[in-house]
Amino acid sequence: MSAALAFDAVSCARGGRMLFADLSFALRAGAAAVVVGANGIGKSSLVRVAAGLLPPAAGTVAITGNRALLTEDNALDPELPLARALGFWAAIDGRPLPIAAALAAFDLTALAPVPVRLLSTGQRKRAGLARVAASGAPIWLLDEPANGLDQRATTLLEAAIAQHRAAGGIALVATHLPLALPGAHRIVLGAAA
Ligand SMILES: Nc1ncnc2c1ncn2[C@@H]1O[C@H](COP(=O)(O)OP(=O)(O)OP(=O)(O)O)[C@@H](O)[C@H]1O
Repeated sequence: MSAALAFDAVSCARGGRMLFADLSFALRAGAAAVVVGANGIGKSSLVRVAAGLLPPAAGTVAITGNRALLTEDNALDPELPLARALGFWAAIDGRPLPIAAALAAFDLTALAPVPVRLLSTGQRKRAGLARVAASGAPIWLLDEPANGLDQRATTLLEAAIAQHRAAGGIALVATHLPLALPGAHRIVLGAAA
């Protein structure tokens, strides 16, 4: 069954404040959406709603397919060498892809034996992206994936998302940095209706 992610009239409230209301969009296999808006407007919250970590105040979220989530925390064991830290998740994920390919996609092959705690900020972000890529999940939920990346790594990220979409994957990307995501839906939070 092909992947799908749809919000239908979704509202999200946090700390007693409505962040966004009546948000609807539908992403089918191969589609992407970029979520933009000012600091504190609700981009991360929208991604958390899509991940099922935050219940919507109203509306429904429909999901077909597994999800992989990237947040500021890359969820990798800091003490393990990178390849083994990724292998831990691959053992849990239902249909993981080869770790070597995920490492290569983010130019991390040479860092495979290095403990995660020794990685730089950008390398850690790339490691989190490699975890998402290795998960085999068709739905990627990426919260600020370009933070800390240099231009070359940003290009690798754009290429990885394009390849994922070409294979029938979906990407929902919250970002305040520009990313080339051809044909992506644009979800602008805080914009006047
Ligand atoms: N656990 C929480 N309880 C109450 N309010 C929260 C909680 N988490 C976030 N908020 C509030 O919800 C609002 C939206 O936060 P969110 O992290 O979704 O914004 P954002 O658009 O991703 O911001 P940024 O661009 O700074 O990352 C903020 O005002 C924040 O203070």
